[in-house]
Amino acid sequence: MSAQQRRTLTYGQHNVLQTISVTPLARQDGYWVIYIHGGAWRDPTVTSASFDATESILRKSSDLPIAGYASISYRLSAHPNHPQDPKSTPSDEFRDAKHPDHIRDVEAALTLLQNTYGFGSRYILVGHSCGATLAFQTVMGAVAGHREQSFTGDANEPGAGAETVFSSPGSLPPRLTTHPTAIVGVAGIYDMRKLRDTHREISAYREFIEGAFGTDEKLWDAVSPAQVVGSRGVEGGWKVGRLAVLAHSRDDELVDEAQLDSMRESLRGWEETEAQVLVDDELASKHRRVCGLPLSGAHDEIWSNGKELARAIIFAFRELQDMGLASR
Ligand SMILES: N[C@@H](CC(=O)c1ccccc1NC=O)C(=O)O
Repeated sequence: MSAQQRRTLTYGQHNVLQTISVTPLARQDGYWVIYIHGGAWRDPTVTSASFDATESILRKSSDLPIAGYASISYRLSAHPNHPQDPKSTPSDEFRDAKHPDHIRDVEAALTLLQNTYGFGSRYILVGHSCGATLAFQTVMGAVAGHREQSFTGDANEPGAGAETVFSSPGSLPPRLTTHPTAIVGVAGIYDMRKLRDTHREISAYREFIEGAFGTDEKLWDAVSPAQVVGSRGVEGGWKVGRLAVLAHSRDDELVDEAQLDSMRESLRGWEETEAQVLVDDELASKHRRVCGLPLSGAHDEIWSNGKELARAIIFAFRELQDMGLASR
């Protein structure tokens, strides 16, 4: 019997999807593993529960330094195959989210987790498909709202300055969310226009991107992690980041590997820049890593049986251990 128990946290009142499934563990020296599911921003059959199989596999590999698991549900856009009657559907069950609803929900969830468990940057953000898009959007300078830039204290201290970041009178600002040490992107969508173009003959691609972001392709570019360079992109936003793992299955029938190639290319400047380190330690290494990881299995198989998603997460821990950033 395990003493750990899973609980559901609610981070918003607008929609029943604004919840996080959380399993806190006792390990103090560990990292939180935080998952963002896929489903093209709209599939109501894919929720935070899609991490269950992976979590149970990881819980059996008990040697990993894991402080807890969290899997985030977030508001979804409308899906043509799952129509809802606006008259009879309770408003908190209605799925009509539009950007930035999805990313704001993910940020609100991360903020609640930070305020509850105070893990600072000691977490690995894992995203599958559009969940990988969302994971990298949380660290993009222009999408994440410049929170770290506005912050003058030690951005790496868990919870530090959460109350004192913004002193301007008037509306209450969002609280600080410290960025992750590592991101694991699995079957990620990183360039939306390119995804639409590569799959031009299948209208569903254009439809789900428009469903989430509307028809303005300039917005698609502005929120595509592989399209935005410099201070507005990952390079400018993800100062404390150390490791990016880009995983893709050769058997993936829905998201092609050119997405990963674009993301890898766009991370080159980030990888070559020194990371901001937690402590004032002259000797601490500041280097960064970007790793590609080949997986096997169909797009949704990766998470549905959980084996390959678990393997990608274990891979990230081995890299962090190798970099001296995680205990063994
Ligand atoms: N099951 C989804 C399709 C889907 O998830 C998807 C399809 C093509 C490329 C990426 C996808 N998901 C990414 O989050 C749907 O019903 O719309």
